[in-house]
Amino acid sequence: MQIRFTKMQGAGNDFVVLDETQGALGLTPAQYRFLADRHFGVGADQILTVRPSLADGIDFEYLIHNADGGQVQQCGNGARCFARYVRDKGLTAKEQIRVQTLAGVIAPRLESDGRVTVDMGRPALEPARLPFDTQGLAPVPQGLVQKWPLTLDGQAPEATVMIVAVSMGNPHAVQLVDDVDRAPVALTGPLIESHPRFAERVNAGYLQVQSRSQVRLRVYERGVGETLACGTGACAAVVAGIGLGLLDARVDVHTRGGLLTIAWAGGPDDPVLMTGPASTVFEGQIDIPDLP
Ligand SMILES: N[C@H](CCC[C@H](N)C(=O)O)C(=O)O
Repeated sequence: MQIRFTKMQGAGNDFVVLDETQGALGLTPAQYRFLADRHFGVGADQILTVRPSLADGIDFEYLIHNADGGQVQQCGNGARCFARYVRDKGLTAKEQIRVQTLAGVIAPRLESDGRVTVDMGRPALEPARLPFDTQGLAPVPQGLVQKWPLTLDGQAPEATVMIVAVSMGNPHAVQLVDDVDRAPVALTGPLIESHPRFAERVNAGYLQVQSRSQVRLRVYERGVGETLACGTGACAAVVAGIGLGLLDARVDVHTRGGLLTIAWAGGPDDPVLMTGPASTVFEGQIDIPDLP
């Protein structure tokens, strides 16, 4: 089956965007994996699908598949690219749209400076108390270490990592690190991603607080691996930092792929607002093999 696609990226998190406004393509998980494959397919962290919505007050539906072919609830960098795509393709003339995802409705808005701001909805903290006290820190048990026959730089890795579990519709486990460049992301990311504490697996965030308004972040993404940026990961990290009393209500998140700005007033009913870049890289078409 030959299909047309648009390759996009937001802060280096990259996507294949598919247009299903004229009808569903009916792709299988294996075909999503093929599209995401950087050697045999197009190559992307996620596949984003644009669908029309029949619901009142909702402009589009937004489907998200990770590179491993699994469908997930939310993708923040993808939401900005989604808004850029539907505007550039003439599918809407609106500056602000409302988009249905598995995690609920989000509202991306195109800014005059070319960036996109998305109301990502309310965060959920485990336990769902705001602002959470140290009980909000959930130690990932000793078992994490026993899986490692390796040592890092000659030292045994941390016996446990103290994480803060935050949901942006998709699950995140955020930990504080002194230096993101030295964080053992490749070593502990996969272990946290598949830790039994998270029934649906989890995105693992490594947060370095530089000041009350400036942080650095790396994320080992569920179903992908480390990406250059993670929008929902940036939201989750800022929510965790504010909840721990370390950050103000508006934070610049420096990722390896670029800058995201996150704002959250700190209340349980306050939405998290994310602002960042979104651009088209190229258009193309590709023959997708029949893969069950
Ligand atoms: N890997 C994530 C989905 C994509 C999130 C990320 N690309 C973003 O920008 O939010 C998950 O499995 O929940």
